[in-house]
Amino acid sequence: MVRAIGLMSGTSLDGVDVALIETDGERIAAFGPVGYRPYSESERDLLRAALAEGAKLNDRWARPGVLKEAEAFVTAAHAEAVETFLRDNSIADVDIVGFHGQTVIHRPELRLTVQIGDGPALARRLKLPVAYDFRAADVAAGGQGAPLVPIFHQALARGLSHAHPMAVLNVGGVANVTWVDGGDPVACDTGPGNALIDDFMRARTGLPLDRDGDQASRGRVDETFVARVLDHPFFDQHCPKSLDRNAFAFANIDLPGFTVADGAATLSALTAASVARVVPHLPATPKSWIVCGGGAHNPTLMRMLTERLAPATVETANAVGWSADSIEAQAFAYLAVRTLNDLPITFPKTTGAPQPMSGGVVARP
Ligand SMILES: Nc1ncnc2c1ncn2[C@@H]1O[C@H](COP(=O)(O)OP(=O)(O)OP(=O)(O)O)[C@@H](O)[C@H]1O
Ligand SMILES: CC(=O)N[C@H]1[C@@H]2OC[C@@H](O2)[C@@H](O)[C@@H]1O[C@H](C)C(=O)O
Repeated sequence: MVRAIGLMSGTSLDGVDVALIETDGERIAAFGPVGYRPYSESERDLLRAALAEGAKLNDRWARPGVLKEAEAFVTAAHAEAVETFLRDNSIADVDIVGFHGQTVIHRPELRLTVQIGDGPALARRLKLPVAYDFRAADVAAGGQGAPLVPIFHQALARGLSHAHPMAVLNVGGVANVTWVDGGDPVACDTGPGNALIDDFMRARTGLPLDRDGDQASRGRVDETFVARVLDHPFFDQHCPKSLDRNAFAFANIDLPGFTVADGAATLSALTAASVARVVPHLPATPKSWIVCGGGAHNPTLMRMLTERLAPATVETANAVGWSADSIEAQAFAYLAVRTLNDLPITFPKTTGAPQPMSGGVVARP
């Protein structure tokens, strides 16, 4: 078994998740501790500037403008996150680190996906092998390059006795689903997760999120707005499909004329409705849904998902003994070991890769 640390900095720009697992890249032998290194407001500003600059990229190796500084910051923040994690948990023996980096542009239709973060520099600083750049090979081969977590969701699901088919839903900045029925997983991004809600709250109140869905719980959903956004051709496409964080900028999510509560309720309903909208694209309707990612902490969103996915059951990852906040970091530990062992990480039905494909690059110190 390999002891692997996984690191994820997602589209929400909230911080770096850290997790340790023991695995051979197939079976999960043990879950270790988890950690988190939040970004400060000024660090988030730097990452937001990097996303704005990233949107203009057409060369995946170029680092114009603020991207050079942002990449050095991302590498340093991840190094700090691992060093603190190892110290806090008195861990000395780690075999590999899986480093996702920060996505600054994701345009698979242009065969372009860029995660900033310097894998070789992280390996040198940590004195550990680092697997990184997990999406590039898939996108170069014509795949979507996302989502990558389905093979890990499937490994997790093997430990449950839930009725199949089941679905694992990750509600991060963007949301993605893995459909599990014993055979190969089927997966895709479903639409917005928390990113639009966060952006709206920040613009209207200066707060980074609608904590516990409090505003949304008091608002009225504008179903006409939800239906209008769901008219976007993305929602008619079959799986696999993936999204850039800024894909919904067209939706005018400032929602002028909406109160804060009505806006938060409407954008939360949009997330739930876009998840329900994916069901006809899956091979069969899931009987149960397990929700992970930050959205699992939002009771209003969980209620909306339960209503819109009925009669299927909807429960949080924590409720089934997983760690809602750490699944993506655990997944990148798992993927790092698969990369090390040359096992495929993407599949025709998860990213549209032409065949099961390995991915990721290993940097040694
Ligand atoms: N208590 C809470 N109430 C409401 N929303 C919450 C709560 N806790 C977390 N969230 C939401 O979850 C977000 C963080 O989610 P997560 O950590 O899964 O994102 P991520 O790692 O950036 O995701 P991804 O890579 O999947 O896009 C926050 O920005 C916030 O919107
Ligand atoms: C390009 C990119 O970074 N995509 C993220 C994003 O955040 C959620 C969703 O969109 C998912 O497709 C992906 O992350 C997870 C970790 C994945 O690849 O499975």
